[in-house]
Amino acid sequence: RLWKQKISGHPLPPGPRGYPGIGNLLDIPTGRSEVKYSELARRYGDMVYLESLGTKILVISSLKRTTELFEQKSSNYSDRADLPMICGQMGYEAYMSLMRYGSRWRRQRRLFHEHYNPTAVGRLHGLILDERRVFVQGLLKDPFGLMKSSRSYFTRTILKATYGITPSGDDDPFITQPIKTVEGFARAGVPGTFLVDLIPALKYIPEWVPGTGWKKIARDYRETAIESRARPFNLRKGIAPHSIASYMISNLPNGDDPSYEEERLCAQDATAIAYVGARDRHRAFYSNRSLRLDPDLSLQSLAAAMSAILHLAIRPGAQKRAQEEIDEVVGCNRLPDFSDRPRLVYISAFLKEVFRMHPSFPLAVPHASVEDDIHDGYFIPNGTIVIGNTWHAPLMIPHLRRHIFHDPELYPDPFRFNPDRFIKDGQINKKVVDPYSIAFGYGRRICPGRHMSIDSVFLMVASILAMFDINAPKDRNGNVSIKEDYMDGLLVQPKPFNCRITPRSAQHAKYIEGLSVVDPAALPMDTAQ
Ligand code: HEM
Repeated sequence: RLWKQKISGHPLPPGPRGYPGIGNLLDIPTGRSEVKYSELARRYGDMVYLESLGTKILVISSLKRTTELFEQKSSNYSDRADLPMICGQMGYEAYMSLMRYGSRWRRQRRLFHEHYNPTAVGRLHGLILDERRVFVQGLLKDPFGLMKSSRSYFTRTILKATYGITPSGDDDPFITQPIKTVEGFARAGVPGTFLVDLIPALKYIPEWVPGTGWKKIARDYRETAIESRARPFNLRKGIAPHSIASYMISNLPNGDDPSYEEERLCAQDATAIAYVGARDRHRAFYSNRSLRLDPDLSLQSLAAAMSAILHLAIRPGAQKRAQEEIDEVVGCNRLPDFSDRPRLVYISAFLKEVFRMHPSFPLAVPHASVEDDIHDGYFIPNGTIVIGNTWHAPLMIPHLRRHIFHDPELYPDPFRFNPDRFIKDGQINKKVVDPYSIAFGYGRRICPGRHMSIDSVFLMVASILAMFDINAPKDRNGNVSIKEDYMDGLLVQPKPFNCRITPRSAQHAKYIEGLSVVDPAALPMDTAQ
């Protein structure tokens, strides 16, 4: 690589010098990566280069750089890193989020997009509305069960949309198998956790050789992942077409067509990533080895929704204003639906502000470069892992988290929680950079599930506001005793908090009780088998 760089006549981007033999090993963070990368950016600029034991990392820390590399040069910066353990050994390269940039990824992404683009998600609205009814009824029965009801809402929505399956409970293999697969992402996604990542030739050693316990681990995850991809998909064969999987199956070529097997696998894996993709497999990519997977908060949409509820709980003024808006737009005798959204301006702005203040993925998901590049006078070798530090801001104040979302040029007075920054003349101000265009990643790899996520989070939060009060616990002096407190980790999520969800009035409670849950897509698991 050195000679290539020399021939290019351009230096590598700036970065710490490193040590002989290990390079920048000690500069690559093992925790709070976004903050440490921000510190490096403060010293070296918005492109920082690190290299250790053959791993090349470029950290980019401004909207200008993410636009230049991930969007303007997207054909070069849309690959993923080569991870021998999780991909080669565990077979996770079948999941789009880990797939190398190429024709297979393109086909799977196209197929996924066909079913999760804004229009297609619009067709899923009926299903989301049905699940929302189940959700508000659950909350009415259990005022402290916000987390349980919300988790069930997001899980059931995605499972039913994708497979037409209603899980029978938390122990249902449709729930547990994907969780185990996500655990595999967290365990093996960090390059270097397993020696085979550093010495790929180890993959040729047979499993019976002592000291190759990692091969058994890999096999275990591989088998579970294969089962969790194939099982729900195969169940849809020949069954009523109320799901994306059954629709895809009905569009497959005939079994004797030479392309059948490839098309079938593409459809099977595109549906599998919808479910696994909705969970937090992203944290796997960072250099943080002390991660514990919380099956509740590993649902990304759930983490975002909890963040919104926390902000409403600790800001009674904002809650009141949002409820007044609902009453004015929706009235007091029905639940909001998607057609109300354009007029629920404050609630929409509130959700944008939550995503801005606390993006779920402070470092998005790293991309990788395909070819050598010269950018702004610097040489960037092929195979470089490129991390967009959504967190970074030009001025780093110790103990305060700063990132693109806290850039005062994009969002004046960035540390103030202020949904009104997105409102002008009673409408969403299109001139302010939309946090949804950053919080879901970059360029060609931008999260393809974002429309589903934004819609289901919106409906859930608007429905709570319409029917319930969110009561935060208070201390002896009557002050709210929960705080805007977030877990350290790479999926940014609020620390668990208590709040009591009570109907706004007896009339609201009666309305919820009277809701009928029409659910044509529901197919209980035992019926399906
Ligand atoms: C609040 C919720 C969510 C957030 C914040 C989020 C965020 C992200 C981010 C940051 C990426 C990486 C983009 C990049 O590489 O630049 C991503 C990728 C992805 N997301 Fe999401 N996501 C969410 C929900 C979902 C849901 C509900 C689904 C499925 C229906 C989903 C499916 C995917 C898939 C398949 C990818 C991989 C795309 C690729 O590599 O081409 N996500 N998401």
